[in-house]
Amino acid sequence: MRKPLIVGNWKMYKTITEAVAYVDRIKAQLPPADQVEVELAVPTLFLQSLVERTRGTNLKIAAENCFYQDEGAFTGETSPVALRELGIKHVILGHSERRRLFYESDAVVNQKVHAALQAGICPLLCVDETMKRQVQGDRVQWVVSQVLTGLAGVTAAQLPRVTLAYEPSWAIGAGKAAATPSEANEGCYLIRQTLARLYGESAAARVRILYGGSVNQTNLPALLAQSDIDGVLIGRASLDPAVFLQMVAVAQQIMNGNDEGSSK
Ligand SMILES: O=C[C@H](O)COP(=O)(O)O
Repeated sequence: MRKPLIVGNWKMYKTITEAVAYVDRIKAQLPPADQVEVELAVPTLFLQSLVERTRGTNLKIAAENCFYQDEGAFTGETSPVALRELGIKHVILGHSERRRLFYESDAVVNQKVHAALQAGICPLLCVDETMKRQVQGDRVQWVVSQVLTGLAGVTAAQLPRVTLAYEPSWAIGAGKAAATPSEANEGCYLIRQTLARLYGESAAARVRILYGGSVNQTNLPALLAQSDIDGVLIGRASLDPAVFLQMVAVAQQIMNGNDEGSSK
């Protein structure tokens, strides 16, 4: 069974003072990890402090990015080995903002996936979809090719350490409308089908696939009820601790419902 995973992605918001206050407010109020896993991806500056403050709780701190080399003359970059030493277990890679604003190619994202796995960190690989949703043929091509290139060379033994996220950029950010639950599920299903082609049906069925793009308290229940959506990657709505806590509580309720009959 795929346990729900709720990830808040703070992007480049908050100061360390705000970050500490947020984490101290929510860390003791989360459900147990065997019901729903909860992570916050935060700016690199806050990682050490927040990892220390959340030790022993069900709030895991993730990185928003890392570089594809362990060390070297790469000014401003973050080593995956250094992240691992801090106790970081997950890193977001290939977010559409990294692809669009920092020109990260599929090949670079793939290098980062390998570097993270090598360093002992689990990648959360984002699959973007820049095309308009009406262009179905292009949509399939975009999503499938990003999975194929992002995971090139990743072995079946490594796959269980990988999480994917379907994050259509047409649904991300202020002023955008989320994908409908069925559109979001189609994207996640497409990713799972591609994994099945690469690694077989049963391996693909065990991988968690998240949806991200304008997730909020209102659309969360319908998204989590979809067959191939195992959690969400939340941007803006994760910035308010009260809202984030409520969204985690919704995921927990749905999980309890699933115990009574869902096959996810
Ligand atoms: O990583 C999160 C996604 O970019 C979604 O952001 P958003 O919820 O603000 O649309």
